[in-house]
Amino acid sequence: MIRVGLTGGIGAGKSTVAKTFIDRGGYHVDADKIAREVVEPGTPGLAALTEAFGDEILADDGTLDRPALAAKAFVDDESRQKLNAITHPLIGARTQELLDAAPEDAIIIQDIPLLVENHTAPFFHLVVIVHVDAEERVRRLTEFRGMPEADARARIAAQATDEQRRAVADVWLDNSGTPEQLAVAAAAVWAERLVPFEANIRSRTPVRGPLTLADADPEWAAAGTRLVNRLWAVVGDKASAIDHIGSTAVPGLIAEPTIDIQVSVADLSVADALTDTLADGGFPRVPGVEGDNPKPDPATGSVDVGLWGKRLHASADPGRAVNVHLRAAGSPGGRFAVDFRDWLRDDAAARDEYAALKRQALDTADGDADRYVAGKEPWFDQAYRRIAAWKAGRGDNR
Ligand SMILES: CC(C)(COP(=O)(O)OP(=O)(O)OC[C@H]1O[C@@H](n2cnc3c(N)ncnc32)[C@H](O)[C@@H]1O)[C@@H](O)C(=O)NCCC(=O)NCCS
Ligand SMILES: Nc1ncnc2c1ncn2[C@@H]1O[C@H](COP(=O)(O)OP(=O)(O)OP(=O)(O)O)[C@@H](O)[C@H]1O
Repeated sequence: MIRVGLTGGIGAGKSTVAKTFIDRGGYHVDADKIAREVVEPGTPGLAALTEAFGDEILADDGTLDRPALAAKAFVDDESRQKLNAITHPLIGARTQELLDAAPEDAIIIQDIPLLVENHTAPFFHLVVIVHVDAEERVRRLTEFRGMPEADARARIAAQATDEQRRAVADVWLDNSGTPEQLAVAAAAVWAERLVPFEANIRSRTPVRGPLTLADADPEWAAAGTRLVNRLWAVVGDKASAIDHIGSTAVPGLIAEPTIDIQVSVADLSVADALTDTLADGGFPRVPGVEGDNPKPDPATGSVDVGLWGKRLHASADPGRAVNVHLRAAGSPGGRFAVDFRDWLRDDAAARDEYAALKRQALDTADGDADRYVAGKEPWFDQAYRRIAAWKAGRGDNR
């Protein structure tokens, strides 16, 4: 089972994308439709709305006069918040009932206009955003749907900005072309991403990223933030910290195009107890990884293998490679991951050295991931000591 959040500003074209997914077997949970159900005649929802906005929002036959309510509700923040406070809890409860009824292997498409506004993006395995510039949306809404321009603009003003939507988008679908072009793009997302992602979650199959080096991509930081937020939603208070680590967290550094995230837990028994929770959340365990390469304590020279344990999970999403390292908070391996990132962010010469090492290790690894890692190891041992000195120089004695 996978939950996909589908959203976009009013008039962006969500309906076209939802239809493409549903025609292919998606399990549709449509927030706009639920929003209509919970205010049908005779419902507590409609009673609460008339209490709040007056009988003028009712049509002669006792149904909700939607344009009349829209005219009252979208005039100012206070009125809109009154509308939301009545409708959103009812929509939430009905949504949960529909989710509970979904089959084991469902690809659930939650079509939610206010997904970004309500800060729910981290609770989905994947967020798909449909986008068109606001002016074009106003044109389509007024021309094809007959919506008054002032109403279209008032709703747009009450919704998230494009930038806020971009920040949470795992998939960004541009609808500035024809509806047919949008449907083709959505069909590709369905076949190439949603279907295999769902199957991988059910079969507990982690996706391993390619062994290549890519130029630094400014998008990695945003992806890191999205993944950190999503992992907080998955593991909740079982983690004490969640950090974007590794080369993709260092601006300007070449990297394997796999985002590394560290989840700090009290100890590895907590990590083991999270195995299924993480798998259901889209991050199945990578079997056979029990620890990092242990390094000698810089002060004493002794090696304590027990301190270097970890569990590795990876994303089941075929569209984005992610490693999730679970380490004990405060363990040497856990601290090193964060210190190494911060040292590289701080020291341009170290960054260059590391980039050169990566290129060389990749050249000699001959496509073998273990050889690639082993090729970097001696430099890492040395870096571990250098970082201790770098931290001491900054007065950091952790
Ligand atoms: C005020 C109502 C009756 C107007 O009905 P109308 O038929 O004109 O619009 P409809 O419900 O089809 O919504 C169309 C679009 O308007 C925008 N919109 C609707 N409600 C809101 C809101 N509270 N805030 C911002 N935008 C909204 C969304 O983009 C939505 O897709 C209706 O929108 C409503 O009951 N809204 C409150 C419930 C809600 O928040 N629904 C949307 C997300 S769950
Ligand atoms: N690519 C396109 N070119 C021209 N018109 C389009 C295109 N995509 C959608 N439209 C039209 O624009 C209007 C808004 O599209 P649609 O209803 O799919 O948006 P939506 O995101 O589902 O809207 P809402 O937020 O109201 O649910 C509709 O009249 C639709 O027919």
